[in-house]
Amino acid sequence: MVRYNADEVIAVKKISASLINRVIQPRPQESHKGTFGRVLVIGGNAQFGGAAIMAASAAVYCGAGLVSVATAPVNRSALHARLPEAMIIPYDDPQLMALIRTVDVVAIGPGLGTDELAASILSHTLKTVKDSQALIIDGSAITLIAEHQLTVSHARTVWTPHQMEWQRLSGIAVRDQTPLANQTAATKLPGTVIVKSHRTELFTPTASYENPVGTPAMATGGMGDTLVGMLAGFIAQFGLSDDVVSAAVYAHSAIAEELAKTNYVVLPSMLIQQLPNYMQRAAAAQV
Ligand SMILES: NC(=O)C1=CN([C@@H]2O[C@H](COP(=O)(O)OP(=O)(O)OC[C@H]3O[C@@H](n4cnc5c(N)ncnc54)[C@H](O)[C@@H]3O)[C@@H](O)[C@H]2O)[C@@H](O)CC1
Ligand SMILES: Nc1ncnc2c1ncn2[C@@H]1O[C@H](COP(=O)(O)OP(=O)(O)O)[C@@H](O)[C@H]1O
Ligand SMILES: [Mg+2]
Repeated sequence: MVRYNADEVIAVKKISASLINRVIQPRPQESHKGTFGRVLVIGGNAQFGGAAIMAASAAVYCGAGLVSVATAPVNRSALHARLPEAMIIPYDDPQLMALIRTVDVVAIGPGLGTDELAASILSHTLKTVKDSQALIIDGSAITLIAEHQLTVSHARTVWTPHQMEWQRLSGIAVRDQTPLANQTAATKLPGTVIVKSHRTELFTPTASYENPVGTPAMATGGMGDTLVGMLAGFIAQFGLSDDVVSAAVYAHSAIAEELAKTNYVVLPSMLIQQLPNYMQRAAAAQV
């Protein structure tokens, strides 16, 4: 589709429903947990522990093979009780950098906070991530990068700012965030930028996309943390590409739309619960 505004023309493709069936594939018989990728979520300070739990839960429930969480030590019991499938390491443990090198996808930022410890964990992580790994940068990590003017040069990066975080990172005020302005700013960053709003936009190095689904029932804390976990789980299983990232964004909103038919608000935990069923229907080409 080509969208015409007063002073701009930008080619924006709408993500299509059929992409879901192309990306989400039946699991091969000859497989084991290692086949479906390793994810590490780094986030959740003492105040925002739930953010890391929601992100890790979404990664587990959409099928990532192994999920670890680096978080504030105070979150240990809650995480274990809520998500026994996940492994845990305190985010200030010196072993964290060694763990980072062993995973396929690192997702940093949900609930990380913006204090000195968070900034130090972020800058060490940015230095440690290898070229072959995918890196998702969300929430507090985006705010920190903007505040401290940190340079990110990792090509396999997926950024997930909401409009206020995008304002901090790009310098474009929310009211001025037109597709052209967003695309221009996104090309200055490595990787893919997902600008989240009621109609989320994706800017990859080669194309721009719009997510045609979504509902105000999603406007509740933790919904973006859930998207981070889905992106991580999708990339861990299906690789990093425009299609895979777009499919995760689409599926997140499509599941919420289904739930919103009978629910006034869709909580992240409700969406996460639906993931295994949705993935199965998608793999069987029933969505
Ligand atoms: N249960 C938890 O532990 C939660 C932790 N969270 C974490 O809390 C930290 C701070 O993130 P927040 O996003 O709350 O705070 P921010 O200060 O980064 O952004 C929130 C502000 O941005 C405004 N805004 C403007 N356009 C927006 C848009 N399109 N979408 C969302 N907000 C928009 C909101 O009205 C609000 O005033 C992050 O690390 C985040 O991951 C949040 O995910 C909420 C839930
Ligand atoms: N009114 C809406 N319509 C469609 N999607 C929405 C709406 N409000 C929020 N969302 C989606 O919910 C998510 C919110 O992300 P974010 O603000 O980062 O949440 P949090 O940080 O609380 O987890 C994004 O994917 C956004 O597109
Ligand atoms: Mg967020």
